[in-house]
Amino acid sequence: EDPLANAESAFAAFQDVFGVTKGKRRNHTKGYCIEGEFQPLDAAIRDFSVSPLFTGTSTVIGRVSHKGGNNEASDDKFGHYGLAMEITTPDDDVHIINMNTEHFFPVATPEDFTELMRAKATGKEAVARFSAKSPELRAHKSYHAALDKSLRPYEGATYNSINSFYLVDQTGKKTAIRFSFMPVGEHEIALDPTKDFFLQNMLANLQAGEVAWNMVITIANPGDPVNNPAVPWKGDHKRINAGKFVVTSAMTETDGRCDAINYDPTVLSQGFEPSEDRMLEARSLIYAIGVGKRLSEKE
Ligand code: HEM
Repeated sequence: EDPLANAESAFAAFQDVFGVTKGKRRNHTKGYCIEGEFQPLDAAIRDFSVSPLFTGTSTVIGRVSHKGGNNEASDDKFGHYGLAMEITTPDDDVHIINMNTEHFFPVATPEDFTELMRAKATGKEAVARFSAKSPELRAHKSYHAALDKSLRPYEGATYNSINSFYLVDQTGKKTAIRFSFMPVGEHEIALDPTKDFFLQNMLANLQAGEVAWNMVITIANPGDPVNNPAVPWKGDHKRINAGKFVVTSAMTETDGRCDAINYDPTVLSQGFEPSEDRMLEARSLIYAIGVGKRLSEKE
């Protein structure tokens, strides 16, 4: 199937599974805007990449969200989240980062993902049939079921790139990476949990101190799968604490500037390149369909 037809089909399946909240994202529907700065940390990363992210302070318009298409998702129950950032570097290069709190993807290819979403739209038995032939989905399910399910706020969660990217140095040499944004300090539940308390909780944590994440970059070992987001990289790796995203303010989507942004993970600054992971192209196509649809639904 061609990539665009697959993207259309995946998008349609999302709408069948989650329904449509007019004018809103079809996945990661509930969320709010955050703004702040991205600051370079360990200069060791500059041996691998010429990205302006690692030489000066950049500005960020970000969005935190609940995974899934439910605009009424509960803040007071454990869930998986997303963290998206549009980073503008000092030389006006734009770099998008878009992650979630899962550790790896449930399937290996965009076509498998569309098939899984279609099965979810069809019903439990269709999902069971898909699962029976998908060792990746079964591994994903059992791994994530075993994770700690205690409630944590957006600012207390670790977000992962899932897909692989390349760093590019000044000679053009490419190094495969994955990365995570890990919370700096303890950001816990500061208020009595209610269905919609996450924005207030972050504002309370901002007032009490710093809300920030470190960008920890994992350098691939030889043989690590770059093109398959369903396979975690195992064993010891070189990790570089390359930068820090410091949040300075948080606000609703209505008050903020994140709502119209297309967080397309293939929009990268100089010094980065997308990997051969085909999920990246699929995400780029699907998010373009999404932003067009939801913006056209606004008055
Ligand atoms: C082929 C696989 C995927 C599909 C089909 C898909 C689908 C979607 C769709 C339809 C949206 C809404 C876009 C919009 O209306 O603007 C979305 C948003 C999002 N996706 Fe994906 N996604 C995929 C993979 C991933 C992966 C691997 C991650 C994390 C690493 C991820 C993280 C997010 C986040 C955080 C958002 C919300 C961004 C924001 O706040 O605007 N997605 N996705």
